[in-house]
Parts: sequence; C-alpha cells; structure tokens
Amino acid sequence: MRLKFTKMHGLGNDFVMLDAISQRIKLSPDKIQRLADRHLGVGCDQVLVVEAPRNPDADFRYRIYNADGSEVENCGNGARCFARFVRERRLTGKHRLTVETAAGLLKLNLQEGDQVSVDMGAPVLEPAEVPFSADLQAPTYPLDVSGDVYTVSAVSMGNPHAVLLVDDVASAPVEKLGPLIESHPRFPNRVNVGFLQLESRQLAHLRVFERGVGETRACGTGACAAAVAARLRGLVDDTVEIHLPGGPLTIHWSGPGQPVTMTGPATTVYHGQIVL
Ligand SMILES: N[C@H](CCC[C@H](N)C(=O)O)C(=O)O
Repeated sequence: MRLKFTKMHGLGNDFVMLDAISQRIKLSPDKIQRLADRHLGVGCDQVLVVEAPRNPDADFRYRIYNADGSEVENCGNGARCFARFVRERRLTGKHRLTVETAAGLLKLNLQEGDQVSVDMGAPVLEPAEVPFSADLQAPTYPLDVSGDVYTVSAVSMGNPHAVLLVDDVASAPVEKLGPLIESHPRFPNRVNVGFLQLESRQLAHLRVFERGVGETRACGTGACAAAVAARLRGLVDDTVEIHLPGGPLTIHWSGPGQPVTMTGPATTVYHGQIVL
C-alpha cells in the first residue's frame, strides 16, 4: 500500500498525518507501529487519520493512534496539527472547525501565524470515568508504586492522565516512575503520567511520559490535565502557561463543568509517500 502523508508536530510532539478522504487507507496495529518506527518507517509519536465525519455537526472526524498501535480518545497537540493540515490541504476553507474524535466533538480555531486554539471540552474527574480505581473523587489520591506512596491527581481529557507535583522537572524520575504508573493496575486503561513543577500561579513546567509512547517533547492533553489538577488544588489561576520540553502552551480553565481551552502552535515539516 502506497500512502501519501504529511509530517507535523506540536512543540516537538510529532505526527504522521494521513488524509483518508482523498486516499483509501486500511491500517492494522502493526502497520501503525511500522509508520511510527523511527528506523523502519517515518517515525512519530502518534499517527492521525483524517476522515469524513459521521456526526452531522462535525466538519471532519479524526482518529488517533499511539506509536504502539493503540487507538486513543484524544490528542491535544494532534488537534492543532489536524486543523492546520485540513486547511493546508484545502479540505476546508474554514478557520473555525468542529472535529469528531473518540472523546466527542472538539472546536478548533485557526489563528494568525501558526497558533491554533482548541476547546478541549470539560475535564472528567469522577474516578470511574477516568478510569481510575478510587472509592471517592478527590483532588489527589495516594498511589502505592512498588512500595513507595506518591500523591497523584487523576484527570480525564477524554484520555486518562495521572499528575504528580515535583520540585524540579529536570531531575524528576520520568524514566523510572513513568512506565510504572503508566501500567499501574489502578488505571485499567493505562495512563499518561505528568510531572508538574509549579513556578508561580501563572507559570509551570511539565514533562509527560505518554501512554503507548514514552516521554514526548510535549503533550497537549497532559498540559490541560496538569492545569486542571493544579487549579483543583488551588495552586494556580484560571490561565496558566505550561512549559514543556518542546515549548509553551497556554491553558485556560475556569473551574469544574467548564471547558478547558488550549492554545499553541502547529507546524508542518514535510510531505512524503511511504510503501507499507
Ligand atoms: N498518548 C496519549 C495520546 C496522545 C496525547 C498527546 N500526544 C497530546 O498531545 O495530548 C494517550 O494514550 O492518551
């Protein structure tokens, strides 16, 4: 199968974008893994497949696959790249788009330059819906990881996130603790793991060990989940600039039941073809 693709990234979280409207695409998990493989394929954190919508209120549908081949519910950096991708491929002339994902409908606004803002919907905090095993909903939970107990928040942005506060992201045990929490039994669908260092009520630093990928240079839903977790603990204001290794995202959340808005760049790197 010969596939046309576009390589894009959001702050270094990189994607293979596939237009499944203009070309017939049939992808198995092993073909996704091959596409994402940085030696045998194109190489990316996620593969994003753009399709015609099924929901009449949506302009497009897009499906998200992690590098390990797993299909997931939401991808913040991917949503911004999706918006730029459909504009650049002239699949739409609109600046304001509604896209259907496995997590529901997202509203995107293509701004000047490379910035895109996304209404990511309201976070889900009820443990059973994250999903996370806990008796009662709380801002934080004790989590036993191989005998050591950590304090985590559990937030879904359509996809599950665990958020831990650390004093210094640079020395945070991302490589050691990330995989242990990603596959922790209390997160039955596995989980993305965010390590958050607060600098002020409007500025924080974040590293994310992503479910199905490992540490990425940025994670959009992770930045949203981190801002929500910190605001629920009264530690940040409604608008926070979250600095990830790949750069900053601006997150706005005015409280429970309200949508989270994320604003940041989307960058096209190159177009190509691959034989799978
Ligand atoms: N690894 C995530 C999906 C991609 C999220 C991330 N790339 C983002 O920008 O939100 C998961 O398994 O839920």
